[in-house]
Amino acid sequence: MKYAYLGPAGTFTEAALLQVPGAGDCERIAASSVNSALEMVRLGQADAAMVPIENSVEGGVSATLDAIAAGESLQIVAEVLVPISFVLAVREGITSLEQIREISTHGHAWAQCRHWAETNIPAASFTPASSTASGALGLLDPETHHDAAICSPLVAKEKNLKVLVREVEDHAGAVTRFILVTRPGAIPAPSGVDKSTLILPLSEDRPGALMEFLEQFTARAVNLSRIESRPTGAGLGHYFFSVDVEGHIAEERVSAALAGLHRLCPELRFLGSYPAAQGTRPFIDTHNSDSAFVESRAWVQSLKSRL
Ligand SMILES: O=C(O)C(=O)C[C@]1(C(=O)O)C=C[C@@H](O)C=C1
Repeated sequence: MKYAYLGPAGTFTEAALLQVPGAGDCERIAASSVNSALEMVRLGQADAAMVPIENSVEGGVSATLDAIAAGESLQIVAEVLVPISFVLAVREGITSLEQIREISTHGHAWAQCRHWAETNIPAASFTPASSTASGALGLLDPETHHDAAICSPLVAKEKNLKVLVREVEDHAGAVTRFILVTRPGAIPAPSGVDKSTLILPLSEDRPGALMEFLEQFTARAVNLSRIESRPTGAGLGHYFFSVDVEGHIAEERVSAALAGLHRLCPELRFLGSYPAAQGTRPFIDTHNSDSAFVESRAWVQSLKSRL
């Protein structure tokens, strides 16, 4: 297996990838962006890519949500959670917060530490980096200008960087969710606690259009664990919905909801069913059980056999 991930080495994304059984012993390709990691999978240069999708404080990672919603279809086969805590690492010679003029980090990391930075280093400006690790590595590069980087404690330790402050995040206990993405293929077998991810383009802007989508889930007791709207890029007011539901396509109630959605929106994109990283087995009423669906279909079929 060849794995691509948002690099360079030392990102939280690499930490997520290393949680995948066996990935530590496989070839790992550090990509410079989420888009290029996913493109490597589409082009067959990597078998799978690990990318961030959602943070418990800052929300969805737009680069990932947009890249998997468009282009050649991909499939999510696993998700991984990583607890997030940041340190403020500084360039050689910096000994106090007052000396810091410029901080670099990934935009999502900055959003999780902005309040701390604005309170403690109000004069410092923010320079976006392609990842927390690349901001950290910049501190060793004389060509870059930033004096400080917000990064993981691990990359600071591995690169021997001086850490001025630990735990600079605004909310303790943050978690980022990462997804492992492959080309479409075999769907992982149901584990009992699963998720399915869908992209629903809202092609018609009219009252009740979103409600019609949601009714497909409600009628079959399929719980949504995430729903986000993203602009399609076609102009103001044009959106698609990125949705995670609790359940596996192998379950009758989930596949029935998908069939209903497909009737409403044939352009719907199914991004996979895969084991949820946390959660409990959903409670399913008798009338929404697999056997109830099978039995009711057989009943209708028996009536239709008299046609
Ligand atoms: O820059 C990194 O280290 C990443 O892996 C990216 C990323 C993200 O996109 O959210 C991952 C986890 C943290 O929330 C901050 C940055």
